Formats: sequence, C-alpha cells, structure tokens
Amino acid sequence: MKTFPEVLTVRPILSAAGEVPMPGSKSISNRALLLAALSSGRTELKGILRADDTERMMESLRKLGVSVEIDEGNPESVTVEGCGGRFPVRSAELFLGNAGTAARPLTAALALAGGSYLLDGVERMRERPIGDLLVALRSLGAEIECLNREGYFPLRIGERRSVSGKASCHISGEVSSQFITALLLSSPVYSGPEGLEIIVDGHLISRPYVLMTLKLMEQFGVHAEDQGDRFFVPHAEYRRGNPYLVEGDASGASYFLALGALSGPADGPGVRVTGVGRDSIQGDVQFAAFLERMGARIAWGENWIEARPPVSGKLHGIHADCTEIPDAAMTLAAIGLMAEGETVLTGIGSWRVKETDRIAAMQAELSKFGADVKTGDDWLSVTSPQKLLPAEVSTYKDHRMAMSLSLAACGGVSVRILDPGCVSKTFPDYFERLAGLVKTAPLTDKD
Ligand SMILES: O=C(O)C1=C[C@@H](OP(=O)(O)O)[C@@H](O)[C@H](O)C1
Ligand SMILES: C=C(OP(=O)(O)O)C(=O)O
Repeated sequence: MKTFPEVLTVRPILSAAGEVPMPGSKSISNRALLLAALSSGRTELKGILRADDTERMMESLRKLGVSVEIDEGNPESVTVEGCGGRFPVRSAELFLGNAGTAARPLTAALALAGGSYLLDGVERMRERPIGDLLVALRSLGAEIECLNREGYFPLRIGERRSVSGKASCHISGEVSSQFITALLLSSPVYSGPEGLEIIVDGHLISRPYVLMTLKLMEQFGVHAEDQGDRFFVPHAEYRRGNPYLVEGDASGASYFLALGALSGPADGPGVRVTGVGRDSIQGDVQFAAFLERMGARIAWGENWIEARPPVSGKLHGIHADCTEIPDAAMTLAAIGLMAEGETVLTGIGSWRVKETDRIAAMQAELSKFGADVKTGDDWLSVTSPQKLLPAEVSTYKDHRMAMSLSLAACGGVSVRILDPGCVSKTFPDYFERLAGLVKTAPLTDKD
C-alpha cells in the first residue's frame, strides 16, 4: 500500500506544461466490474482504476465467490468469471468503505438476488442516504433491514419475496443518480420475464451518470430504453465477447485541465490529458466547456483534451449550473479563487451528501485563501481576493477537496494539504502526476 505524509506542501506553481495519462475512470471501472460479475462467461477488463473505491468492489465480488483475477504484470488488467447473477456465496459481510459506486449497485444486486448479507462502510457511508433506493427495492420484494437508522448503512439483506406481476417501480432522482444506476444495472438479470420499468420521480440529478450506465449495459449486450423520466429494461443476459477497455477518468482530468488553464506561459503548449477525449461516455468531460466559458483555450482529440490559459492570461468567473457535473464542479470552485470577479455554482445540492458536506467544507477552506465565499442550500459563490494568502487546508477525508485545493498553488501561494492520502479513494498518484507537469518556486529562507 502506498504511504503518504501527514501534510504535503504544494509550492507556488510558476508554470505547467506537458502530457499526462489519466488512470481509469472510477465510475466506469466499478460498473464494468459488476457487469462482468453479472455476465455469463468470462470478461477481460483493461485499464481498471486501482484505488480504494475499486478495491472495495473487487474485494466484495470475491467475497461473493466471483473470481476476480488481477494480471500481476499489468495490475490494470482484470479477468472476471461471471456468475450470471447467481452469486456462489449466499451469506457474507461486505465492507464498502466510502465508495458510492460500489455500495449502491451492490445493495441492489444483492437485495434482488436475495441471500443473507451484511453491508457496511466507513462512518461517513453510514451518513450518506440510501433510503429512496431501499424503498424501490422493497417494492420489488427485497428484504432489507437498516441496522442503525432507517434509510442508512449498515444494512442486512435477506431472502427476496416473490411479488407476482410486478414489472415496474418508482424511484426518486433527486438525491443521487446512483440509485437509478443501481436498479438499471441489476434489472436485466433479476427482473421477471417481462423486464422492469423504472419510473423516476422528481428531477433526475447527475443524469450523465445514468446515461453512462445505459452505455455500459449496451456494451455488455443489453439495450434499455430511455424515455427521460422512465426506463424500460428487458429481462436479458449480459455477455461481453471481447476485452473491455476502461476510459481515463474525466473527473480526475479536470484538475489537470484547470492547471493548464491557470498556469502559463500563454504561448506554451498547455497541459494535455490523455485516455479521455471527445468520444468519452463520461459527463465530466463537459468540464472543458465550462473552462472554455471562463476564457481558457481548449482543444479536443478523440482520446485527449488540452487546456491553455486565455491570451489575456487570466480566467474570468462565470455562473455555472453544475447539476450534470457534480464532481468536476469542485474544480470550478477552486478555480474561482483565481478567476477575475465572481464564480457562481448552482445545482450542487448533492454536495451535502457526498464524501463530506462539500458546500460547507469548500466555504471554510476557500475562505482561508482570502476569498469571499457565500453559500446556500444548493449553491456556492466565490469572489477571488486581490492577492491570495498562503493556507493550510483540511481535506475532510475527501479526495476532491485535496485535489481541487492543490490548484490554489497556481495563484502564487504555498498550499499545505492535511491528510493528502485521502486521494487514494480515486487517484492514489495524483500528487506525483501533478509534480511531473509543474515548475514551482524555489525554496527560500522563509520556507
Ligand atoms: O454514478 C456514478 O458513477 C457517480 C454519480 C455521481 O453521484 P450522484 O448521482 O450521487 O450525484 C458522482 O458524484 C459520483 O462520484 C459518481
Ligand atoms: C461523490 C463521489 O464518490 P461516490 O462514488 O462515493 O459517490 C466522488 O468521487 O466525488
């Protein structure tokens, strides 16, 4: 396991340039792992992210009796023996850490498969709501008991009752799109012969993640019909003939694109991220378009994205509806420290129930740099100060707090990051990749 210091200082960044490959997408990796497990036959997965969130999924699948073999010479290559939805182990205790993309989809799969399972996670996972998903699963006959508090982890799953003639369910789309993803992924395998209609109540947040789910299902041989506020999933078998290649992580790419847009030289080559590009199935590639609205110069290729600063040298604040890019939106908040004027993010209510209350955490930490930060239930505004102050920042066990706040070093200040190891959730070697692209201010007597 990789070790981290208690505090990591990112020195003032003077310039940034170069090309950086992205590790596999967390969202695609965990979907592909589960789909491979639910498939009939063997699937080879390539480019799988190796980080805490995907370890939790692989470890859980193994405890369920699924063979998940890592190629020792190439740890991003993983071969999974599918069980067609019939997990060999019918009684197990799973620890899901704080991985939403493992916890929610596995809850649905196991509740619909039925058995005797106990699911738990870290303390924060016990505070992240899952009630809407449980209501939908129970309506389909699942037996789920919440051991501490209704609607939250830890859960005990029992045998599923058969509910005759039940081919539809309702689910709220307002708290997390992962609930809908969870139902979609399991539906082909566990529905009755007539399939399942999933009706979304209320506004569906983070929709691109649901579209990503539909794409992956398709890539594993099952077509579900998308009618906007409802989905029709046939009863069908997942099967993947050829190896599946996971794209680079678009949310992780947002930090490096921001780096390219915030750090000169203006006539330099900028920063290019590879492994993810124009043809991506990840909604977070849209971050590049937001960056462009802030004045950055962006170029796209099939498998890469590049960012350079504006000709004027300085980005400007924008009003951004972030309902579709909740994760990359945190990068926009950090950019707000250095963009001229005010940066306003709306549609970020879901930040309150992620790794930490990200609205409160961002307000506290961005303020340390001297910015004026205002917040409401589902929005945040940052007005950049005349001159940034150096700061020591807390990270709240939230990988995105660490990664996005490291960018403040582009504003000519040192950033002391507490518990930098929290990046292990999705991007263990983030700081090494950052260091490989930047020139920083030399140490002085004051350091
Ligand atoms: O389905 C996914 O892979 C994800 C969906 C999003 O969550 P919400 O739907 O809860 O916003 C996102 O924040 C998370 O990091 C990954
Ligand atoms: C919200 C996130 O993670 P999770 O998949 O645990 O919801 C995230 O990665 O920003």
